[in-house]
Amino acid sequence: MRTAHRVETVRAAEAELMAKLPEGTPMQRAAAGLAAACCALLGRGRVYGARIVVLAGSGDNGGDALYAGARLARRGAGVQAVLLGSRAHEGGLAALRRAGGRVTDDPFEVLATADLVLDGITGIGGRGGLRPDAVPVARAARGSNAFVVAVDLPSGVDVDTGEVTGEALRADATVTFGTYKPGLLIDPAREYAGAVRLVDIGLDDHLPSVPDVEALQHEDVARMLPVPTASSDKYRRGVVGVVAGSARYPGAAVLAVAGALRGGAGAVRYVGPAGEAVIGRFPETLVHDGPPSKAGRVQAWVVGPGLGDGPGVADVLASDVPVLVDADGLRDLDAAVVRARTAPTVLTPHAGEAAALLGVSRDEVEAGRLRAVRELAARFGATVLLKGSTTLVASPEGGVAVRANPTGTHWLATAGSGDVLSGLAGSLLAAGLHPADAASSAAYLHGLAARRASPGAPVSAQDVAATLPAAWRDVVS
Ligand SMILES: NC(=O)C1=CN([C@@H]2O[C@H](COP(=O)(O)OP(=O)(O)OC[C@H]3O[C@@H](n4cnc5c(N)ncnc54)[C@H](O)[C@@H]3O)[C@@H](O)[C@H]2O)[C@@H](O)CC1
Ligand SMILES: Nc1ncnc2c1ncn2[C@@H]1O[C@H](COP(=O)(O)OP(=O)(O)O)[C@@H](O)[C@H]1O
Ligand SMILES: [K+]
Repeated sequence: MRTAHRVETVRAAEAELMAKLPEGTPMQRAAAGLAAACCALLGRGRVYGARIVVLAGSGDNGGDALYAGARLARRGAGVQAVLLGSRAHEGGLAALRRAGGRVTDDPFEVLATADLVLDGITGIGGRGGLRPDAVPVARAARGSNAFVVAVDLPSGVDVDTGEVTGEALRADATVTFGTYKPGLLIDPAREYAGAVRLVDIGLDDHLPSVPDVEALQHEDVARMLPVPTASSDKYRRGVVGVVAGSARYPGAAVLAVAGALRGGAGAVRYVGPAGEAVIGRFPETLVHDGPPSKAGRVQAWVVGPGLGDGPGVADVLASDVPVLVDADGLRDLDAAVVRARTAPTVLTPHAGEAAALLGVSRDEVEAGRLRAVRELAARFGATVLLKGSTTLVASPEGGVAVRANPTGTHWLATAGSGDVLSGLAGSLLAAGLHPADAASSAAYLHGLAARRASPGAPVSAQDVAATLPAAWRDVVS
C-alpha cells in the first residue's frame, strides 16, 4: 500500500522525529536520498560533468535541494544555484559553496544548457501557486531540455488536495520524503509530479496508522480478490444481478455483463430489455425480463448502465443486499432513500454525474476531486467511486482513507468502459468483498486491463473486459 498524509500530519510527525535526532539529521537523510535518486536518474557514469541547476526557495525545501546539490557537486557535477525568495537556507548554501557549487544571477543562461534541474522552490510550506518572481524561472526550467526533479513535491501544487489553482512547475520525477502526500496520488497535481519515489527518513513510527489517502498495490488487491474453494458452488460464490440496457443502449447491458462475468461471482443474472443481445454474446448469463425483485436470488445488484428511463432503480434500492448504482441510475438519486438502506450502497459517478448530485459544476468536481468524493460519501451514506483521471473511492464512515487508483490510463476515457467497471465491481460485491474493497480493486483491475490490452494505444471497452482475467492473473501471481 502506498500511504499519503496531509501536511499537518507530516509536520507533527517531523517534529517528533526531530526531537529524538541530532539537529539537521532528517534534512541530511532527505538530501542524501535525493542526491542518490538524481544519480540514478542521470545514469551510471554521467554525474561527473553533468550540468545541474538547483532552484532554491527560501525554506527547508530549498535546503534539501542545496544540500543535495552539494553532494552532487562533490561527485563532479557542475552545480549552479538560483536563489528565489527573500533569503536562502544558510547551511545548504554554505555546503554547496564548500563543495564547489556556485550561485548564478542569470538563471535563464544556466537553464538553457542544464541536464538536470532540482525544483526546491517550495515544499509542504508552499501556499497557492508559484509567486510571480518564481514563474519565469519555472517556465524556463520546463522549457529547457533538462530533466526536472521536484524536491518533495512539484512547487505550486496544493499537496493536500491535488488541486492546482495557480502556476506550478511540471516535473519529470518527484523525490518525496517520509511519506507520500495526497496530491502526489491525485490529479491534476499527480500529473505535475511525474514518476514518484519515496525516500525513507525514519518518519513511519511517528505517522498515524490511518493515512488520509492510500493507493493499492498488487499485493493489496491480491489479498482482497475472492478465491473459490472445494466447497464453492455458483450460489456460494455469489450471484450478481445486472439491471442495465434499454432499446436505445443494449450495448451497455452487454458490457456490464462482460465485466460482471470476470469479477468472481458464481453467476450473472441479467434483468432488462436487452436479454437477447446479452445471451447472444454471453450464453452463460441467466436472463429475466420482469422486475428485479422477481428475478430470483442475488447477493448484489448493479443498476443503471444504459438504463435510460427504464424501471428497476427503486426496486433494487428496496432490496436488502448491496447495490451499486451507476450512470442513469444516479439521475435524481435521492440521498434519503440511499441513507435509509440497510445494506451497503456503492455509487460510481463520473465527474458530470457527481456534479449533478452535488449541485456544482463539472469543472469544480474535476478541480477538487478529493473534496467532491468525500462530500458525496458523507451526503449519501454510501461508498463512492468517482471516475476520471484519478479514480477515487471514499467510504461513508469517518476515519477511513480515501483510495486513489494508481493503475488508470487516459485511454480508458472511451464509451462503455464505465459499464464494464460497474459490472466488475458489482460482481466483487456479490462475491462478498467489503464495498470499498470491491470498488477499489475493480478500479485497479480495470486500469491494469486497459494498459495490458493495448499498451500506449487506444483501447475499446470490450477489450478491457476481455483482458480482465489476464490482469487478475498479474495481480495474484
Ligand atoms: N521538517 C523536516 O524535518 C524536514 C523537512 N524537509 C523539507 O522541508 C520542506 C518544508 O520546508 P518549509 O516549512 O521551510 O517550507 P517550504 O520550503 O516548503 O516553503 C516555505 C517558503 O517558501 C515561500 N513560499 C511559500 N509559498 C510560495 C509560493 N507560492 N511561491 C514561492 N515561494 C513560496 C515562503 O516564503 C517560505 O519562506 C519539506 O517540503 C521538505 O522538503 C526535509 O528536509 C525533510 C525533513
Ligand atoms: N481522463 C481520464 N483518465 C483516465 N481514466 C479516465 C479518464 N476519463 C475517464 N476515465 C475512466 O474511463 C471510464 C469511463 O467511464 P464512464 O465515464 O462511465 O463512461 P461510459 O459511461 O461510456 O462507460 C471510467 O473507468 C473512468 O475512470
Ligand atoms: K519542490
